[in-house]
Amino acid sequence: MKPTDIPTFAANQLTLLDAELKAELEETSLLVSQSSPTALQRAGVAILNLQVSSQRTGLGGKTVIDLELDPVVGGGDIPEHGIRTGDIVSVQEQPSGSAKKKEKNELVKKGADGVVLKVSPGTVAVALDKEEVDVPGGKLWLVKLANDVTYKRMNQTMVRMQKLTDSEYTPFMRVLFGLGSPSPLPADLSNSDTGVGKIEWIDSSLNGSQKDAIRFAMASREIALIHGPPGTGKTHTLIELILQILQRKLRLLVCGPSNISVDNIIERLAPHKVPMIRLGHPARLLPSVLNHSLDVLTRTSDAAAIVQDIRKEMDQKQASIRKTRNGRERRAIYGDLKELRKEFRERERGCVDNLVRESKVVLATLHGAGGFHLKNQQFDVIIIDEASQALEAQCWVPLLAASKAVLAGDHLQLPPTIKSVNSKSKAKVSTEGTKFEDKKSPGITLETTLFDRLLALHGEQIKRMLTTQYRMHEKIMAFPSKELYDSKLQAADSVKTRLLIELPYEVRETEDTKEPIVFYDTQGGEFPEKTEDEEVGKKAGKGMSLGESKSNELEASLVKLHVRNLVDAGVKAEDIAVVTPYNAQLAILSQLLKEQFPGIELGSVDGFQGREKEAVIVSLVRSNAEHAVGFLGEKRRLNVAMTRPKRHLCVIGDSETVGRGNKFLKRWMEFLEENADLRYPDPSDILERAR
Ligand SMILES: Nc1ncnc2c1ncn2[C@@H]1O[C@H](COP(=O)(O)OP(=O)(O)OP(=O)(O)O)[C@@H](O)[C@H]1O
Repeated sequence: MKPTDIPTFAANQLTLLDAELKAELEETSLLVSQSSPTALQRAGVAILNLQVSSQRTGLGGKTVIDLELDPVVGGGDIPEHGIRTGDIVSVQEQPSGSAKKKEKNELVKKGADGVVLKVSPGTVAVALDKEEVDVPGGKLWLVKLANDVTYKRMNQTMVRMQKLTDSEYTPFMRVLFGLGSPSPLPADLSNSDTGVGKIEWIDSSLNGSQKDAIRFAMASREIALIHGPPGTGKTHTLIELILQILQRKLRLLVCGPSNISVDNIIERLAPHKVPMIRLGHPARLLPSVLNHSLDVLTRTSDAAAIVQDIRKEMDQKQASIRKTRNGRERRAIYGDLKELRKEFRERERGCVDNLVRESKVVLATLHGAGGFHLKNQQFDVIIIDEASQALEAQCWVPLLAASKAVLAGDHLQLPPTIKSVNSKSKAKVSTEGTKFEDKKSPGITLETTLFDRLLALHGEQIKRMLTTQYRMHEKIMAFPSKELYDSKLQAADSVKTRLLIELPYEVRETEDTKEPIVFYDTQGGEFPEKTEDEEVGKKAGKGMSLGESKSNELEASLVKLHVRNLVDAGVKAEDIAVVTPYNAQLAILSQLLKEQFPGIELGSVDGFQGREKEAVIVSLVRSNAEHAVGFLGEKRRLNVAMTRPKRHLCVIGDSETVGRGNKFLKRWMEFLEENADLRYPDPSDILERAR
C-alpha cells in the first residue's frame, strides 16, 4: 500500500477539473456565441419572443418571473423546446433579426441569469440569481447556460484540502489517503463487546449478504464500501442501514451525485416516518420529496411564520415595480426591497439553522452539501450512494468534515462521464484493483473514482459485496457474474427462471418469448457499419452536432423486426427498451421505431445505467474489416448494457468484428454462441421487411 500525498492529489485534481470545466464551457459557449438565437431555438437550447407576465418573491427572497409568448407573435403555447426545470438560463432582450454577431455576443453578457423553476405549455418560470435585477422589458429571449456551480464547490474543496497541514489531517483522511490503516474489525461482528451486537432487523426480507454488509458498515470505524452489482438491492440495503444507525441515536448525512439518487432514498425512507431534511433547490426535487425540502419547511414549520410576513411585504413591492416606469420611483422601491431582503435573509437563516440542527438525517447532493446550510454541522456518519458515479473531488465536498463514511456503488459499471480528453483514464488504474504505482504521478485521472482508489489502496478488507440479484433471469446473469463478479452472483428464486411468457398479462409463446437470450449474429460483412456526421442529428429533428458517431442501418432494421415480433406476441412496447452505445444509431432507431411503437424506450447504454426493463435489445453497431470496436471495448459499458433486462436479452452484432476487439468481447461472443438462441439473419430482404 502506497500513501497518496494529499496536497499533490488536490493540485492534480484542480488541474483536471479546470480542463474538464473548460471542455464543458466550450461546448455550450461555442454553440451560443456562434449561432443566431433562431438557430439556438432550433437546437432546443433557447426560447424566443417572450415577455414577462408576472413577477413575485420566491424562495430565499429571490425574484421569480413568469415568461410567456409575446402576444405580438400570437401568444399561446411555447413551441417545442429542450429547457427543463432546474436548468440555468439567461433572460435577455432579444436582438433584432438583423443583429450582427458581435452585438449578439455582447447580449450574451447582459440580461439576468437564473434557474428554471417550472415549465408548463404556456409559461416558463425563472428564479433570478441576482437580487437587484431590473428585468429587461420588451421582447425577451431565454438561453440555456452551462452549469458551473458543481465545479466551484469541487474547486473550493480541493483548494482547502491543498492548504491543510499534516497536523490538520483527521484520522479519517489519513485512512482515505493511505497514511493510516483502517481500524481492524473483530472476526465476529455480532459479538456485542467488540462488534455491533445483535441487530433487530426492521426489514425481515433482507438476505444474508445484505445483512453482512450492514453489520460491516456499522462496525467499521472509518470507511466501508458496499459493492452492489446490478439488481442486488443496494438502495434497499442502505435504507436499513440508515434506520439502524438512527436507532443508535447517531446523526447522518446522506448524499448522492444526482438529485434523483438522493430523492430515490427519501421516497423509500418516507414510509418509515423518519424526520429528515432535504437540501437543494426545490425546482430540482421530485414533487414527492418536496415535503421534506428545507425550502418548504421554512415556509410550513412553526418557526416559519415570522419569515412569511416579510415575504408578503416584498411581494407587494415587487408588484409595484411593475406598475411604475418612473426611474426615480423604481430606484426608491429597489432601495426598500434591498432592506427587506436583508431582513428576510436573516430571519430565514435563523429558521433554517434551527431546522437543520434539529434534524437527525440530512440529505443532499454531494455538491449541495457544500452550501452554507451545512457549515459547522457535524455528522457521525456520511453515506454516499452511487459513489462509483461520482467524481472523487465531488465526494470530498461533504467528506472533508467526516469522521466515518459508507460508500455504496459498483465500480464495474460506468464511472461519471468526462468530457476533457486529458482527464480520461488511460486505464492506469485497473477497475479490478491494481495498485497505484507512484505517489508523485499517481496515475489518478478524473475518471478514477474514490471507490476505485480506495479499493486499490486498501483492497477487499474495506468492502462487502451484495450477492443476490433480483432482476435478471439466471442465464442473463451468468456471463457478467462469471467475468466481473467472481461468479458470486446468485439469482433470487423469484427471478431466476422468469420469461416473457410469464408476464402478468397475456403473452403468446413464440421462439422469442420463451428465450431468455437471443443472439442475431450479423457476421459476414453484410451488415456494415457507417460513420455518421451531424446530419443524422438533423434528420432526427435534434439539429445538434453529434460529432462523429457510428450507425448500422441493417442492424437497426433487425431491431425493428425483433420489436415487432415481441409486440405481436403480446409484449407491451412499454416493457421493451433498445440500447446502443452510439448516438447516431440511436437517431436511426428513433426514426424507425418511435412512431409505430410509441411506448418503447430507446437510450444510449450510458444513459440507461441504473434502469431495467422486461426485454432489452442491444444493438452493438460495429462491423468492419479492421475489427475496430471503439468504445465497445470498455467492459464496464458492456456490463451495463447486458444487465438491464429482467426476462429477455436480445443482442444484435457482428461476432467477427466484436469478438476480435479484446479478450472480454471474445469470451462474450463465445458465451452467446453457446448459450443464446443463435440466429444468422439474411440481409437481403431486411430493409424491405422492416418498413
Ligand atoms: N432482500 C430482498 N428481498 C426481496 N427483494 C429485494 C431484496 N433486496 C432488494 N430487493 C428488490 O430488488 C430490486 C432492486 O433493489 P434496489 O432498487 O434496492 O437495487 P439497487 O441495487 O439499488 O439497484 P441498481 O441495480 O439500480 O443499483 C427491488 O425491486 C427490490 O425490491
